[in-house]
Amino acid sequence: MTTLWRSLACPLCQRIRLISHNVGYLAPFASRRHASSKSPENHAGQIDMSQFPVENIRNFSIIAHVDHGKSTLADRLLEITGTISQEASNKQVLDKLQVERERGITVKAQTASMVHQYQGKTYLLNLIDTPGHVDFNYEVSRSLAACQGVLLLVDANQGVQAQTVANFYLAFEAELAIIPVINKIDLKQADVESTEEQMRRLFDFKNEDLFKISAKLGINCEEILDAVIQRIPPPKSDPSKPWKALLFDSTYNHFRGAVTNVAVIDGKVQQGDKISSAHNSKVYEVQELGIMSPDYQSTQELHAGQVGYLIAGMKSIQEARIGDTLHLSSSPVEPLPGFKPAKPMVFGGIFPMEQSEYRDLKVAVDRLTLNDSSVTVAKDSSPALGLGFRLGFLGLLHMEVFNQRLEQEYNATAIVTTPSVPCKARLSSEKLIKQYKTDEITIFSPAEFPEKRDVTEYLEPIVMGTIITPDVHLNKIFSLCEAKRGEQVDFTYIDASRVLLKYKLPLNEIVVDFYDLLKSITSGYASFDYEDHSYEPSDLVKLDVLLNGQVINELSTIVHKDKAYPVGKTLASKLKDVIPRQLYEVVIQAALGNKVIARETIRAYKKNVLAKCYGGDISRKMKLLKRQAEGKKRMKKIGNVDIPKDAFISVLKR
Ligand SMILES: Nc1nc2c(ncn2[C@@H]2O[C@H](COP(=O)(O)OP(=O)(O)OP(=O)(O)O)[C@@H](O)[C@H]2O)c(=O)[nH]1
Repeated sequence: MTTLWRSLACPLCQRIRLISHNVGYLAPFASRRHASSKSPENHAGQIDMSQFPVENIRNFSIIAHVDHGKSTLADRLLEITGTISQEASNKQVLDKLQVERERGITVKAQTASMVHQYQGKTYLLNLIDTPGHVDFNYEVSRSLAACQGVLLLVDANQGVQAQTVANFYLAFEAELAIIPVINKIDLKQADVESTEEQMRRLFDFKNEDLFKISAKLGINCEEILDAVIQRIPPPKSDPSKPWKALLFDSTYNHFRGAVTNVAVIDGKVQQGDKISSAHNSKVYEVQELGIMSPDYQSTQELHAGQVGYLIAGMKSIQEARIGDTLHLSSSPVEPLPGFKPAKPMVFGGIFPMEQSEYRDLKVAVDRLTLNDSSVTVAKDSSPALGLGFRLGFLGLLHMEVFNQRLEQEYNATAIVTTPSVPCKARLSSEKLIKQYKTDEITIFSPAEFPEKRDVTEYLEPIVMGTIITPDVHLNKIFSLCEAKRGEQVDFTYIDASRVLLKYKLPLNEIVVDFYDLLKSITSGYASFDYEDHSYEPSDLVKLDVLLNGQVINELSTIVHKDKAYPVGKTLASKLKDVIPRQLYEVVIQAALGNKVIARETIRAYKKNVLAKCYGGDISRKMKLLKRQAEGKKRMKKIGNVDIPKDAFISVLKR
């Protein structure tokens, strides 16, 4: 969260903020529009939040399938309201994380407040931009709890896609007002008519309800703001009740502790108030609060119905629990229901490169999970990698992004083991039943996989997948789903040429490359989304990976019996590619019990790095040795083999 660090940590900003607190005058909101978070006028005054009574507040999210234009529309709305300037550099301003900028995807929901004049009245609009990828769906469901309505965006070129359907139902079930918007009408290939038909058939929208816009060119975007005011109700908040707020997100700041995002349900809160939470009776003093516009803008107060940030010296994940209810410590309130915990789909071990870095890694994981509460954390240990953690993620992309954020935002380099999905085993062995105190266990990693003789059956997680595709690709999709052990449960035409398919699929089969394969066989035209379904009996086996004869559990995997051979072969050959040559030969084997099913050999590396440096150029020698040492730092010695830290994830990718 570099922007946050910059604005909160910068001494100049701190000073300006202090001055602005003391000045306490009412700066007109629209006069302080800015182009970047660096501009000091960000903090040049404070907004009087009491000028926005509940009936003049609208809280809404933009939801859509990946890349349908959420962040671009957010930019346009911020520009139209003068919240940001129209500079070319002001693109996707709500994608603030380095990982979002690098990958071009939103992974974190972001809030931005803006002001809009409508029929002579001034409205405060709080917008939450959400991620589109299924792995970050928890961000969407949490954001919706702070909203009364959504803009459901659909790309006119692609039409309704799998995440459009999933997101529609999230909003529908939360009983939010839904404004359907067809985007990218400027594109030559835009098929607005078919998109309209899909939205009518699938979601029952009427033609007159639909907005047709180009977020990129700003066509018809201003009307969206009016529609937000007309069609989305104000929050159901009571200013006369004691202060009560939903803590719906939080971020760790090195200097200030937890910076929480709150939706004020009732009453008002101001600097200096003493507050507590429903889960933690500790008393905190509100040090700073304000709104995101889109950067941090401190205010004196936050009132009923408003969405903003609040800093109160909370230090840890336990103190700033997402979903918690905040209240004045003198006036406890009935807690809000909070959020359903996220259900992890993929587990991976995460270990420090050196055991001495365990504590630092723990701190980094704690702080990042404050910002990403969909990750579950449990302690773990491995003979090869020492003490670490077992983390649960919503998908493989989520796991990669978490790992990247650990490195980029917390400077923590860690080894992430081969991801696995949690299977189950029904035990027959009395000894194991006694040991586990249950006859059905969940297996999170290959090391825990019980032997076949000790179980009556294994079970694997099954998901319900939704695929939306042009019908010309159906045959290829049927073959792919069959190869992935899928079972078709629904087939519906959503317009003249596009089909919605529902498949029951083993999670293990889709977690790694299903989406990529689907995209490649349909030239990118099919989309996919899935939700948790059930556990079903399955013929599972543990596929061991051995390096120089030693089983490496961290590289082993659990697969369906029919997939063991191809997966074993791929694993061994991938490892051959990713493990560099060493001073001795490395034999890689994949085995089912004692039966070796694949073998590869990495020949010994005889060359001395300094061999070419005979003669006395000491600086060149030092450079070569340094480069070699840096390479080593990113390796982990397991047994007697140096393994690059990314090998564990990369071997699974095909
Ligand atoms: N031609 C055209 N391109 C658009 C329009 N809106 C967005 N785009 C482009 O579509 C791509 C994706 O836009 P984003 O705003 O990042 O989409 P998103 O939905 O926020 O993406 P995620 O957050 O990753 O799901 C970008 O290249 C945009 O420039 C539009 O109205 N017309």
